[in-house]
Amino acid sequence: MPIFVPGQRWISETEPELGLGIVLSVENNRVTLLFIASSERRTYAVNNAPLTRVRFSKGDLIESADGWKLKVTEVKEQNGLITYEGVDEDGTPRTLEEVELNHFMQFNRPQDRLFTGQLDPSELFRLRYETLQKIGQLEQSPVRGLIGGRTSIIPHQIYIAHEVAHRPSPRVLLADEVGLGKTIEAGLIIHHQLLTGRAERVLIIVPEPLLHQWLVEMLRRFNLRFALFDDERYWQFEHGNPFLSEQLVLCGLDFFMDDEERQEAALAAGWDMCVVDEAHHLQWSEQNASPEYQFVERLGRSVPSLLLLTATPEQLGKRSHFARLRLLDPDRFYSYDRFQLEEMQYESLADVVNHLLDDPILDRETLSQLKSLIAHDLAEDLLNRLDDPERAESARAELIQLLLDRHGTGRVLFRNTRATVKGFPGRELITHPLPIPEAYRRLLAETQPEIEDLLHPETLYARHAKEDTPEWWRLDSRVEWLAKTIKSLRSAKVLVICAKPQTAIDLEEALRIRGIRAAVFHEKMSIVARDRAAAWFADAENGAQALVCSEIGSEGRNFQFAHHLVVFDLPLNPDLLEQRIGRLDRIGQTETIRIHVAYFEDGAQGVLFRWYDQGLNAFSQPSPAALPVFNRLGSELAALLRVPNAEEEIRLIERARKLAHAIEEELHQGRDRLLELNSCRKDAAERLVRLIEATDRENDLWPYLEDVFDAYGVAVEEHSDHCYILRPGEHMRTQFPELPEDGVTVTLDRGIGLAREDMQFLTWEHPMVRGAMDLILNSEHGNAAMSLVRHPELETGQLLLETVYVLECAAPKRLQIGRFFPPTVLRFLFDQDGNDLSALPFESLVEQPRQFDREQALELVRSRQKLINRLIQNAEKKARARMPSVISDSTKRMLDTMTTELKRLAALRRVNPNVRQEELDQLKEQAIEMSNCIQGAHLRLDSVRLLVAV
Ligand SMILES: Nc1ncnc2c1ncn2[C@@H]1O[C@H](COP(=O)(O)OP(=O)(O)OP(=O)(O)O)[C@@H](O)[C@H]1O
Repeated sequence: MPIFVPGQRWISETEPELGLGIVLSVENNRVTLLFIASSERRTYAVNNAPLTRVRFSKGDLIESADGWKLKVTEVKEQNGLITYEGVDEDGTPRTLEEVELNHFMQFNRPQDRLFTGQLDPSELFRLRYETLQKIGQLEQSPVRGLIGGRTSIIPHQIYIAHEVAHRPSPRVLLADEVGLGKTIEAGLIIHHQLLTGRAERVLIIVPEPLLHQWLVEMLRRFNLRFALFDDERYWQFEHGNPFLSEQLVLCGLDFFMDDEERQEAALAAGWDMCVVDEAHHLQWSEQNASPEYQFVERLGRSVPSLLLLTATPEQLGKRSHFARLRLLDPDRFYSYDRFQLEEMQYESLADVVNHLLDDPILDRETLSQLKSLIAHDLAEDLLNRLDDPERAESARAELIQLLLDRHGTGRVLFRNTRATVKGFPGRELITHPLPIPEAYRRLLAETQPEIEDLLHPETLYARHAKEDTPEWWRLDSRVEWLAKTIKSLRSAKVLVICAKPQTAIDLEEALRIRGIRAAVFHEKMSIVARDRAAAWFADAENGAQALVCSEIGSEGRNFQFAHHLVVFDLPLNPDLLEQRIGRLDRIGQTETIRIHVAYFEDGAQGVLFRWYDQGLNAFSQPSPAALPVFNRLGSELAALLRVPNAEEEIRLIERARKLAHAIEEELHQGRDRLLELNSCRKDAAERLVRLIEATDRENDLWPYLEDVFDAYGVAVEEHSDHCYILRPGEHMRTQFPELPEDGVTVTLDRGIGLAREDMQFLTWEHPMVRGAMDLILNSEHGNAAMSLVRHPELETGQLLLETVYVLECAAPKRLQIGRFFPPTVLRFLFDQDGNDLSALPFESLVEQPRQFDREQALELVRSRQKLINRLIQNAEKKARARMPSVISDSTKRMLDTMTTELKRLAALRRVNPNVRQEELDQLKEQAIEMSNCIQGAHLRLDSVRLLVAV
């Protein structure tokens, strides 16, 4: 039984965070301690107090309550109290009574805990080591950040996410064709940036109808909890900047418009990343930049990372498209004229790139083309490397990257198409030409209709309606046809899209009267009402059969569970038509899409239908030529819509067809080929997919988690194959991350995770798993242990010390030093004679179930304290010896990256006067700063284990 004397210093084994305790009194077999650092008092039974006596040894450096330090040379004990003798920092001999020791001393360093007998079970040491190892592995994994999403692994998405997420501050335009998964790509990138600490504060801005969809997608697919900011939420804040109250914020674009104060608040809120969906709405021209554009432009300047998403980047004009590219990379996209000039050279550029990709030897002509293309690019070394068989392959890859970036479509633009992604179900066009109602014919003849009126005569009719005239939908034959069509489809879901919100409202009423369960969805409804309507439509059993949407209302929404689309009226802009079809024709669509189009055969609607069908072939697949053809022949089309003429129409449609064909050919040879190469390299994408699939198959997560759950007292119950129910156990040590009181069902299988959204899909990147790893490493759990082990090369009784060091580099967050210097784990094993046995793998030391008795253990540690200290010094020496090579490797990696960046900027500066010298200087300074941080990397002893061989 320990003997307690008032004035002695002890620490609590169960609550080491209390600091150094002092014995106040010992009475009736009870001892009372005061922990001055935490102002706590504790009383224990003397015979089983969970306390460890603090006793320093010769050579230790200790601190007094007054703050001076003593190097101990002698330890004396009298009447149960210790006096330390030694010298202070000035070399003056002094003594320190134990009662005068610093009350705030912490004993959570591994060696402190070992010497004070705070030993953890060996399993915790193992768990700690495995956690460190795994974190190192995960940090190095090329697919880090991309495995944790509840998503199918789709090559083009993974390629883009990988390519973009690894840039230090990504600024890109995600412009895949409609429905190919831009939201998912953005989610993967955000997930990666948050997980790797490259971003902490993210703002997503989307059109209001998409708020809920984004909120849900981020949560259910990526476990990211965005806070939705609307008027109500915003007004709750009376003081301070509301945006500072959350790290992840989702807002509608309209939320900012007409409200300068909100814009200023958002601009002042210090985001790391900003995402803007449906970015084609950011209209720009030299004379008139839209308020939306101006706002995002200001945001873009203040935020390091910017993701813009649009399926139809040129919908509001090529200049707007260019303006958005400039917003992302002003150094590369500085002149519209030059941008256009470059476009003209895309074909020959693509030709050179193709040769670089395919030809084992470059012919003279290609070489000279290549030389002239990169004349200003500071890339002579790459050209020289082409002749070196060892380095030619990497030189080719770098040259292709350089050509795409500096002369092609640029590294900021990603666009995948159905033609390259493949595997989408087909489309079937079902047409319903109708005669134009007499009332419309008369009205159009009597007025001077605009094209809008010609295409939407119901709006003209409504404008001229008198009190006693019937509503338009009572006489419009399309409405009758619509009702019949929907009824004939019985229970199949039908999405109806028309241009105007009022048309959608009227149609819903018309359908309701005819007994059809239809919901309506348009921009004039509140967000809640819209989401309710969409949910009612999505409900497979009791939901609405039809959803009538306006153009803007339907943009970006996921309706692929429906297979029938009714195009109630045709838009003039072909991108809008593609957006409409894209509601159904998107990833996840399982059937052929039936596109029903009704139109009035005589007149503008008929002309427009034939233009789309025969001229642009726009119903069967998206055509990259549709918009350019419309831009070139649009005025002639408009004339024909005003005054239809059969012969003229045939001629115009023929011209459109030929032009579309020619443009498609040209784009195919030039721009699209470059875009394709930039947007998804098949081999690289497949490599990444294979890596993710291999990670999914590795099966090392569950065994690890079982150990964690066991160590922390989480109860596990089998649910079914690969699925488990987790609950707080009776002996749970501490609050376990992401584990609700009433438990949670989890799966480790991606297929099940995709199908069963009621289960959590656990991966190494799931918040519960990351939380568990943090729990282990942020505490001292397992940092000091003692084990009996068996190994054929060890002799019974042999004493060994296992030490685990972590080599870390501290740097300001903005430098993202982890890219070049992830924490490095170094493990050493020495025996009592100082022999280095580190080559014996961790797993080969077989632990014996017999544990040390605590008193025995403490005695062994104390009696061997000198030896242990010496072995720790040996290990530290070894660890230090490894530091230079780790430091020089990461310095080299950093310098290679920064040099490429510097060269790029310098080359751009030669052609673009807007690239400022300061930008180059900044990059150089950054490189120097990073180099200093890397040089200052430090070693930390993470854990120790004393081993006795048996
Ligand atoms: N990898 C994936 N795994 C599972 N579902 C996916 C995946 N990629 C996309 N989807 C689903 O496919 C649909 C289309 O994806 P998403 O909304 O990201 O496309 P988009 O390109 O943003 O569309 P739009 O052009 O209409 O804005 C969504 O329902 C999405 O959940």
